[in-house]
Amino acid sequence: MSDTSRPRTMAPSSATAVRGTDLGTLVQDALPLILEWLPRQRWFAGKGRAISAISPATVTLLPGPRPGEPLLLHLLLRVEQDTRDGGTGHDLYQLLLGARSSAVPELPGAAVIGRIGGGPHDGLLTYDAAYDPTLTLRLLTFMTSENAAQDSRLGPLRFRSLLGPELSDLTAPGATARIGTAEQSNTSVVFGDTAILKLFRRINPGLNPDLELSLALSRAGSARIPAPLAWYEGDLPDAPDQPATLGLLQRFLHGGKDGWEFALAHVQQLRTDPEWQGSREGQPSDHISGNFSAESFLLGRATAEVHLALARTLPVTVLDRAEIEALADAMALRLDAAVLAVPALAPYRAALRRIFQALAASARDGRLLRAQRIHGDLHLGQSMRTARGWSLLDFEGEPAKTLEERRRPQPAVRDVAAMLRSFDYAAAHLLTELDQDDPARPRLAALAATWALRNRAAFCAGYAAAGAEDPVADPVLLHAMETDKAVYEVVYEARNRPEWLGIPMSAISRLAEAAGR
Ligand SMILES: Nc1ncnc2c1ncn2[C@@H]1O[C@H](COP(=O)(O)OP(=O)(O)O)[C@@H](O)[C@H]1O
Ligand SMILES: O=P(O)(O)O[C@H]1O[C@H](CO)[C@@H](O[C@H]2O[C@H](CO)[C@@H](O)[C@H](O)[C@H]2O)[C@H](O)[C@H]1O
Repeated sequence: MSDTSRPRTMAPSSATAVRGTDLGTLVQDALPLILEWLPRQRWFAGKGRAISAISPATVTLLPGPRPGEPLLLHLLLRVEQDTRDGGTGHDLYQLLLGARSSAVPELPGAAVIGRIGGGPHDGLLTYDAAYDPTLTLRLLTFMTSENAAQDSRLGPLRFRSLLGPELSDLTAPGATARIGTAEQSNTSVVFGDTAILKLFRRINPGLNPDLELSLALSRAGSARIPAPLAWYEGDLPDAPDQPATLGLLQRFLHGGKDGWEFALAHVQQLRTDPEWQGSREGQPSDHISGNFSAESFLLGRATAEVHLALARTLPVTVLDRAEIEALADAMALRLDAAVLAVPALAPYRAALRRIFQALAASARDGRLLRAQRIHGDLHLGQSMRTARGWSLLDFEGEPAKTLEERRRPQPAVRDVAAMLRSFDYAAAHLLTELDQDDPARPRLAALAATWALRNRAAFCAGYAAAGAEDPVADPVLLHAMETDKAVYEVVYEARNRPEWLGIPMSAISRLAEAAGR
């Protein structure tokens, strides 16, 4: 690689809390290692695009209680990359940088950033501190200290807790911390079995909807979300009046079943269904195994309760004709962008456009649409079943959208449509385990499709039973929302899990067929 094409690693700017010091040198020495490590992280959003420069936007030391303890540096990294449309842009990422000379017990390979070679820090091991309980407990101490109940600051960081001294139990001697195992857009750390801290990775200026909506729902007394306990935010050099949410601590739902895993376990039962065993031919009967409908009904009800609570506490607006047309236009534009990113969508474009045009046309008939704050990226993996019923998690919205877009009021049926897609995913996932030419495939595909239809219907019935607007009463809107989501999923899978691309593509084919491909 020539010098001009090599990514630039730049020194901390004057805006950082640690400048020109020994720690500044440490960050500078770690940057080339971070540059190698960063693109391999699941949460790095710029995969497949070259990094042209990386520099720390802020650096903050979180000091330990005793000398000689491992270093914990909070970094906001500015990563410059080419954009997909040929321009250049930058993103900010949060990294908790651990540094110590000794090995970290049980540190997985993926967490190791590298050993510094040469200079005053020669041999120092740098790593993602989210994996080191000593260091995550140290961060938690800042978040839950009594000072944080009033607001406490450390350089550009500001800590805030909602509860008082009771939170200090989380960091008492013997406290434990472990990193969450789920594949995520962010990184979570679980403390004991009491609290879970989400460390946001890609950082946008301003209040993150996950914090905003958790606080609003908690104020509204909703029991359908894990209660928020504390959070921290950071001043950004480029947007000093819009502090960014960096971490959110919530009550841990102990013993909760992840909605996706729970649904998949039921779908798996279709494999041993007597119908599937071939005892009878024809369409699947009403008595297929893997009956999850009662749970889907309850999940629909819980979703409606969350929507009703959000509408009680945050603004509700009414979309007029021009705004509904703009909604449909935005869907068509997202489709066009998706076709460029995934050309396999091209044959379906005309039919899918008709679905969005039908929404725009319905606006001309004088209809109005209620819009409110919603979850924005609802799927089974964002729901959790405990003994107390279903809870919804992660109100961050679609990571690819700007914060402004994610915070805009929208028809609540967008969340319903997204969850309907998730039932389809759970059913289709079963088929990913079979070879294309497996003779069992057609029969299992029919059972899986029936399973998806039943659970989608049960979810909508539960939603309407809670007193929210019946989602199936407006099929034009529901159809457009589901199509928009499936288009998003095609791009998401092509970028993140190409082996799953067939799942949303088969939905696209079905939706296009229904719209008269
Ligand atoms: N309050 C909680 N209690 C128990 N588990 C949780 C809680 N919040 C999140 N999780 C687990 O962590 C996973 C990822 O959380 P999520 O908020 O969706 O993060 P991300 O934004 O990274 O996708 C969830 O699917 C769930 O398994
Ligand atoms: O959970 P995230 O906020 O990271 O959301 C992203 O990742 C999801 C996958 O983990 C993705 O969801 C898609 O796959 C799910 C199965 O893994 C499925 O249940 C969803 O219906 C489907 O959309 C989500 O779209 C993406 O934003």
